[in-house]
Amino acid sequence: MQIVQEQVCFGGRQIRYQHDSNVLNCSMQFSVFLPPQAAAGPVPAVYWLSGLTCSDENFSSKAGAQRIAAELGLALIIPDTSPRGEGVADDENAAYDLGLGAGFYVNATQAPWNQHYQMYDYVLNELPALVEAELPLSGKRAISGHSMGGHGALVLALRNPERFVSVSAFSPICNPSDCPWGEKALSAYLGENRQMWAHYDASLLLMSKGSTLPILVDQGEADNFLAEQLKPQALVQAAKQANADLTLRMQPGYDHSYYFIASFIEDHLRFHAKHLG
Ligand SMILES: N[C@@H](CCC(=O)N[C@@H](CSC=O)C(=O)NCC(=O)O)C(=O)O
Repeated sequence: MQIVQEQVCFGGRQIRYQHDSNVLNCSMQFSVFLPPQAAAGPVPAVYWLSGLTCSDENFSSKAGAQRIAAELGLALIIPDTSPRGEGVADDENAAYDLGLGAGFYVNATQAPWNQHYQMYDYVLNELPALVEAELPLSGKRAISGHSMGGHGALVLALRNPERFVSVSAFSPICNPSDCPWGEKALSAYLGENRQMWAHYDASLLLMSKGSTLPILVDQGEADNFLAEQLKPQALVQAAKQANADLTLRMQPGYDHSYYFIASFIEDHLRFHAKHLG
């Protein structure tokens, strides 16, 4: 992996890398924040998955996470939200909620998407293997994300509890099998068999598998997408049934934006730091 940009930030390093991804079959960029403690030895990492229309740069530049990550000695690993580049399929109308910038953290099985759209394997396997081989990381991981990325974080953690010590999300798409964003993306990437969708639906996964992972979710009450797309009550219902350790905090007045994320990212990083030890 090659450095394409680097800045000093709160005594640590904010770095943007480029690499050739075998899993996605294209060149990718991702961002990393290494706290000052990484100069002395391996540190734990929080993976951050962004939402629709984002690249790795939205969280890096808008969330204000580096100050508290530097204090807590946490690395931040921030992948892109889809494969990119020449030859990578996009929605025919360049819609914001399918194709580029909208990989939904699934392994696509349907053409033309299955050529490159394997974001689940990329985030779960290829990216951690790469950064843990090249950077001073301890291999202890937590995961978080926003909206489509909150869905991705919950799904990755619920399906792979041995890989993550904790999971959190801002305004996640909690029940993608039952909302317009999810139905559009999952039918395109996975086909019409809804049994395949259940592998990528946090509420259905929690209901069927349960979980012992600590889960923190923040949701703005003034979020325009809340009722139609996000459906946190489906996750709460599943957690109740599964007796899972979910804390959902409804935050009055907050919307879906990065101002909301910036307001509560400190709580999420402290939550993960407690579990990362
Ligand atoms: N353009 C769309 C909405 C796009 C949007 O709000 N994207 C969010 C994530 S939504 C769920 O995954 C985002 O994070 N945008 C980037 C940012 O920097 O704010 C519309 O207008 O409806």
